[in-house]
Amino acid sequence: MIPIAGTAVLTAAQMRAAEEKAIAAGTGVDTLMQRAGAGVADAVRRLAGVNEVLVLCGPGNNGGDGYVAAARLHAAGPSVRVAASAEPRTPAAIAARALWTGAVEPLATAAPAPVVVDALFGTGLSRALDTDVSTALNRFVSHANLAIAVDLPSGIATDDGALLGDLPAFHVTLALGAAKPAHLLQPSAVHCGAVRLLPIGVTTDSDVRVLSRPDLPAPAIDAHKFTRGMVAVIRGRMAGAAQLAAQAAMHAGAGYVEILGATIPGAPHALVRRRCDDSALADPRIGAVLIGPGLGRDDAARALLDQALATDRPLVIDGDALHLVTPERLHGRPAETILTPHAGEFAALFAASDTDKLTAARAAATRANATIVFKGPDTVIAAADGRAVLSPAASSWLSTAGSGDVLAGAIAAMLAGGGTPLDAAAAGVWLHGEAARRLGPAFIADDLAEALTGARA
Ligand SMILES: NC(=O)C1=CN([C@@H]2O[C@H](COP(=O)(O)OP(=O)(O)OC[C@H]3O[C@@H](n4cnc5c(N)ncnc54)[C@H](OP(=O)(O)O)[C@@H]3O)[C@@H](O)[C@H]2O)[C@H](O)CC1
Ligand SMILES: [K+]
Repeated sequence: MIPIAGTAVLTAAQMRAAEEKAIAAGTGVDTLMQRAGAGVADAVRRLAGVNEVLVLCGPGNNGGDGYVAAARLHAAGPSVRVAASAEPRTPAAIAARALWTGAVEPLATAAPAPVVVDALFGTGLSRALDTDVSTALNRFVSHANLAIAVDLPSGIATDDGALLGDLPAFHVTLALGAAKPAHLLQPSAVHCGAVRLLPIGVTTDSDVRVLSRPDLPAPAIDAHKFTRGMVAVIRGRMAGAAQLAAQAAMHAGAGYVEILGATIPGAPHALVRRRCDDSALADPRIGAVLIGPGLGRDDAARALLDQALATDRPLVIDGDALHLVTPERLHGRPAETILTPHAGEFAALFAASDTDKLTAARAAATRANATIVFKGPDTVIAAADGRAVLSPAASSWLSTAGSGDVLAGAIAAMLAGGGTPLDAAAAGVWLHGEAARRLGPAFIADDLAEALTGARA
């Protein structure tokens, strides 16, 4: 049972392909199921202690994992019962069912237990749950102190995170072989609870990974302020937003941060101010220009955006600027571009899409030839080359004014520090989430910017 941070994220089809590769290389599906069931039993034993366990088994291989786990739990001592929604149908699940020598109760009439293990459906879910199944599942989970899902909570669509039925929230989900998009995308992620990976010896390659703590070493002994990264924040109509972003960039570790535009009264002394003109924007020491926080959407804002787009410096585009630009204008930029839209800004820039967030973000990244940080409770970071990073939900207290400005500043600092746009965006998202975690409840964006220093530590 290991954390999923940094691990590969596979769709149902990719997982099946990985499984088939393992089978072709000589590891049979029964062996994989034994590994999965043994891993589940071990995890349940550790989490459930001596409490009675009820394992719910479905007709496919997810159910097969459940039978293996139940048999192993029984052999190890804790009191176990099994309830099934249907007879097993796959050869591996039929063989696993034969290992369980106790009774198999009907789902509708089985009594609840303090610990429930859901092995009804996994990556093979093909349609919405029948009402009698979802009613039973809700009944068992509501009576349990601990609800554990095998691979995925039953009723969740593996690839897009949709809820196919009225399903309860689990405390723990044990991802088999690899994390799936549904473990990270909403609305499903919130139903998974804590997600832990159970490796089953299948090789899992993917362009998509789970966000992990970035490797951000302290500056080298011979570092100076410009080698640490210089960030230029373009000031628009609302000076406070630009200042927050600039402070975030400083606290995230940039060596030199300047505001381009009119003086901001009371700004920190460390924040340098220059006029926003072409020569300031052409400064070759600039590692990232940030435009958007508090920019406004008027003609003056458009003129500033034109200036920013004309530079050959890496660019982070946030907030209002996302309403003024088009993907086509970004496509030919000579330097890296990172866009940080929330759902409304994303829809304004790329038009509403009916695909899932991961697919939408990847398509947008290709279209704009930019790295997209599609923000929200399930932030997706997508690069133009197809790679993507999925962030587990961070603190819900991040839903506060100025939070996005702080994130944009943190990302600009990471980009100026020399990371690739994907790594810089991921590092910024991680620092932002970690700063929020450290602050706890009801912080304000000013606190968040300062807390980036601690998050970096
Ligand atoms: N990937 C691996 O390396 C391994 C995965 N394991 C486990 O296997 C499952 C996936 O198993 P699979 O058999 O493909 O699928 P499921 O068990 O999730 O369910 C498929 C059966 O359920 C029926 N079904 C689907 N949706 C519904 C529904 N809403 N209501 C009722 N029945 C449903 C489906 O019937 P069809 O009519 O659609 O054919 C199937 O009968 C994975 O999640 C892991 O837990 C292996 O154990 C190890 C290797
Ligand atoms: K399940």
